[in-house]
Amino acid sequence: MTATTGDEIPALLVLEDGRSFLGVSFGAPGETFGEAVFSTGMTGYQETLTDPSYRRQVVIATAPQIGNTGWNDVDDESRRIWVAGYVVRDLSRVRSNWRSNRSLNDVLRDQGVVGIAEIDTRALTRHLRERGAMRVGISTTELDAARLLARVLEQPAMSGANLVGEVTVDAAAIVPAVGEKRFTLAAVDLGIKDMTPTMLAERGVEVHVLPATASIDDVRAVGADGVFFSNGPGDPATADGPMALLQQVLDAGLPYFGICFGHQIFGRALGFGTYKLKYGHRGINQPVMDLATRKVEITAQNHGFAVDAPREGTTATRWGQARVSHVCLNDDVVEGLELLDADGAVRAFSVQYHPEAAAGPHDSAYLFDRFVDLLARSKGAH
Ligand SMILES: NC(=O)CC[C@H](N)C(=O)O
Repeated sequence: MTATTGDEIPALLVLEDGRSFLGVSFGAPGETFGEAVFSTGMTGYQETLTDPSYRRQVVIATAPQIGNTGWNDVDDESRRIWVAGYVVRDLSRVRSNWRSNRSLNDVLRDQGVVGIAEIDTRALTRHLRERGAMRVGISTTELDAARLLARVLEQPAMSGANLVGEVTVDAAAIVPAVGEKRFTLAAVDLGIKDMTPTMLAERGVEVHVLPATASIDDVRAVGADGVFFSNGPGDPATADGPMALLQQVLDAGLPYFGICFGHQIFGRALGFGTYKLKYGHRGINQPVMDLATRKVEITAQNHGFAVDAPREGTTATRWGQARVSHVCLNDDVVEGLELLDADGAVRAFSVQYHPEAAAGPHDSAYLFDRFVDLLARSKGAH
């Protein structure tokens, strides 16, 4: 039994390989399509659903009960919910949290987001783990699996999807520094999560969030001491505009920090390729090793693509030597990159995971301190 309000409406989920699951509608009734991906986070569904990186993805929660803490006014990571659909096993009948003022069900319904509950999410996740992420459809209006499957097969794949334009801001916005302003940063919004400017502002950085179409002149116009590229949806191989901008940023000698999509674009700018993972990394307990210190950090992650770069040694680029700085201990996927100057100091870096960790562990918050140190070094040198 699930906590739908009112009468239960049947809903059907069909994967592109024909496997189907019958469940119960929650949130908005209707029909939706996207890439089926699973997230293993036990907490943080509000932050997950409002993360723009999930554009065109149907998220499956492996945690068996979802909705317990309701919805609140402070944890959204952006202006709306972005997931194309939400799949849960047991939608909590009761919400209980001192900050909660709405239910998950109500917010999904109000924002027109299709959810399906009463799904055997363990079987579904194991299927995706074996076969890989794939397209999916969920419907309350088409309960014939063969007919819904035909519609699923008409949908575009995530490989080759260029989605940044669908999530970026239209106009620049400023997040003021908390306390004394030490630095000015141009943060290119490829699907930015609010916690990132917050973490930077807390360190004395005034963050100018710029649209994804920003030029090097826009970066210069804000008087940026450094540049940041955010996380974001879609295939990094399509992000040619941001990559060209990043190459100009590196030509200008500005410090750079990239997270997730911003890491993949950094990889491309340095001359590495990107590729699609079988089913990606999504959750808040992914182990990563910092290769320089051999320290392990438990990280929040959400990525379906990765950078293909050698795990050992350095690679020559036109700006200096580049190297892999972090790897995932589950599967050896590249999780961080560094670009060194002639003295061997890091002049630009990126991570594939989420040091802003909303939700998630705070092991990686030191990366924001590292970036602020880099801004200080660079500013001192000029
Ligand atoms: N969170 C992100 O920035 C995700 C980056 C990219 N869309 C991926 O799936 O790999």
